[in-house]
Amino acid sequence: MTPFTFNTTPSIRMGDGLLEQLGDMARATCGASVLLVTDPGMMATGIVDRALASLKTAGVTVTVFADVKADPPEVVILQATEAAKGMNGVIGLGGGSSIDVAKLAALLACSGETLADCYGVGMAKGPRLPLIAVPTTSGTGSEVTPISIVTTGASEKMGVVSPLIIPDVALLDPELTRDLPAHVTAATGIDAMVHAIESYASASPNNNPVSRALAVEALRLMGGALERAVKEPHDMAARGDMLLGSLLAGQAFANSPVAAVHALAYPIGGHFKVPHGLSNALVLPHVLRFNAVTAPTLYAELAGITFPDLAGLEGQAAATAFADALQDLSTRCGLQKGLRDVGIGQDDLPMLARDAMNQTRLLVNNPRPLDEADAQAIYEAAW
Ligand SMILES: NC(=O)c1ccc[n+]([C@@H]2O[C@H](COP(=O)([O-])OP(=O)(O)OC[C@H]3O[C@@H](n4cnc5c(N)ncnc54)[C@H](O)[C@@H]3O)[C@@H](O)[C@H]2O)c1
Ligand SMILES: [Fe+2]
Repeated sequence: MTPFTFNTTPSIRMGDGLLEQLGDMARATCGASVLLVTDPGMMATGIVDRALASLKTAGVTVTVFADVKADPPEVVILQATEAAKGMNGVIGLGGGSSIDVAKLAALLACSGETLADCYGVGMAKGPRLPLIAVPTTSGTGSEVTPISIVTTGASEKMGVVSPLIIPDVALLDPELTRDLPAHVTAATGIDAMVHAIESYASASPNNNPVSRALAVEALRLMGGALERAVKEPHDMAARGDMLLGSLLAGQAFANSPVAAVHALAYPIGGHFKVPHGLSNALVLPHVLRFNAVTAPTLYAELAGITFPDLAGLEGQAAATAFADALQDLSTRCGLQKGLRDVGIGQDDLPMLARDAMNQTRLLVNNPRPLDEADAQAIYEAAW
């Protein structure tokens, strides 16, 4: 057997209403004081108040940092790091943006490293403060990944990738996603599906059987649940399947990493402030059609698992039908269809293609080699 490594969050707890136990978990994992990292949108939901009540009951002193911005810029990480100094631990409560900021604040406040020291794979040295992640979107899987994504300068996305920033505890409470707006449910849900698809087909030398098993189960759950979660937001079975699916997809890609869909999505998010999941959705079917030339069997395996209607198809036909079905699903979930619908001009495409080439960390995992001309052609198809 080919050797592989699989790392994940050591303690995962999931259940409806589990947020009530955050205080006890924080006391056990962190200690007497914590920094709670979240964003202004979360403050308006009432979820933060419920978290604070639980922490208060457990006797944990809390400082709230609520200045996270979507696709967090470096300055937000630095502010959160200052706020975390002197605390016993950090809680990230929110979507991927809040959890990613919490991870880096826990690291930098404790280790004294600079952000610049930590960019890249395996650069962080630690130690870090104890860290709890409470996801409120069913999307990034950040609660189980060794990754934090930062927007540097005006638009570029950089990653800190290190097992050191895998949280100690992931607390998953599907009720927290009950009032997630439809467009956030749709975009973050497609992001999670992309994690599973790209992980399964990843050319990474660490593509492994544990990740593949998790990706398959993630797609089985989310293929059936995403449209229901968007259209019947209080269908808690669908919400639970999405949250579990995004967790499993996160575990999968944390160890068998994502590829060209993410590499081509990042410049869209960076330059045009398009949410991460929507950026992925816009390029997904076009990257899959490009990759299907070399990876038809892999996509064919996933087609019938994700969409039972496609179960009888094989080879190229199945791979193509898979890309089409994902595109239809995005549209039925209300996501924009083309890059032109999110304010991107055709003359912007060469710049996007150039920037995508900087994502070498991701492009090396693509099942089919992809150069700048290929990226440009994919963006043209997605326009
Ligand atoms: N760490 C990783 O492994 C990883 C993986 C993929 C993406 N990312 C990064 O994660 C970020 C995207 O995260 P995201 O897609 O979860 O979105 P997000 O964290 O940016 O949140 C999107 C919006 O949804 C709101 N929101 C979140 N939960 C809510 C709820 N329950 N009810 C109502 N509103 C709610 C937030 O206030 C925010 O306005 C990007 O920066 C992306 O690069 C990280
Ligand atoms: Fe993603």
